[in-house]
Amino acid sequence: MEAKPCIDSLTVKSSHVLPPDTNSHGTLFGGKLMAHIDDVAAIAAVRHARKPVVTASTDSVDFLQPVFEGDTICLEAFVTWTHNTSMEVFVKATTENLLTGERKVCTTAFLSMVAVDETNEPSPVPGVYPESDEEKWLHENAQKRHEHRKNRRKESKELAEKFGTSFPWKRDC
Ligand SMILES: CCCCCCCCCCCCCCCC(=O)SCCNC(=O)CCNC(=O)[C@H](O)C(C)(C)COP(=O)(O)OP(=O)(O)OC[C@H]1O[C@@H](n2cnc3c(N)ncnc32)[C@H](O)[C@@H]1OP(=O)(O)O
Repeated sequence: MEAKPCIDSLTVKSSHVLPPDTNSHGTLFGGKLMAHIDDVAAIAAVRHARKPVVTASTDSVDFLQPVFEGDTICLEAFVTWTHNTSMEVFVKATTENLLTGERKVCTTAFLSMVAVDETNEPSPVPGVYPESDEEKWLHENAQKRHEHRKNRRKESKELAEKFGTSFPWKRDC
């Protein structure tokens, strides 16, 4: 499979922030922002792989700025790095007051998306190469983040094993 440039997967999504998506503070629900992040990352990953994808993990999401009702939210995503079947996708979310033009970065996130075949088994993806300085910086640091995720996944599996599947009301105190 021929490697593709990061720019080929670039995906941009802008939305108004409307009342159904805001909380009693008049700001966007964190979960709604996370859904936007997942959506735009999935589109970028499918654009790169040209295969269906699943979200394997999201690195930390810090809500740096509130996103106010009436403002807009703009998300940019592209594939920064790939391994065999997995892709790292970088997402930046910016909020903008359309009347004043004031813009603030409200969060950045890295998601790991895995391409799957018709039986939902992981399936190989093309490599990716960076061109801009920003892409190069993200690409060069990706291996370290990949190692960190591998350790985190191992710990998550250990926790899942430790806590098991028993119903909470049947747990021994
Ligand atoms: C009408 C039809 C139209 C169709 C049109 C097509 C368009 C279709 C677009 C879909 C767009 C929607 C996108 C929705 C996105 C969701 O919402 S998906 C729902 C949420 N996610 C899930 O349910 C995923 C559940 N987990 C799984 O299915 C499996 O654990 C996984 C992620 C596929 C991994 O499978 P596995 O058998 O454990 O495989 P394993 O060999 O250990 O790992 C495979 C790769 O995953 C990586 N990986 C596994 N876990 C992790 C982790 N926690 N962190 C990072 N990497 C990980 C591994 O490092 C490995 O990478 P490579 O070294 O191959 O590069």
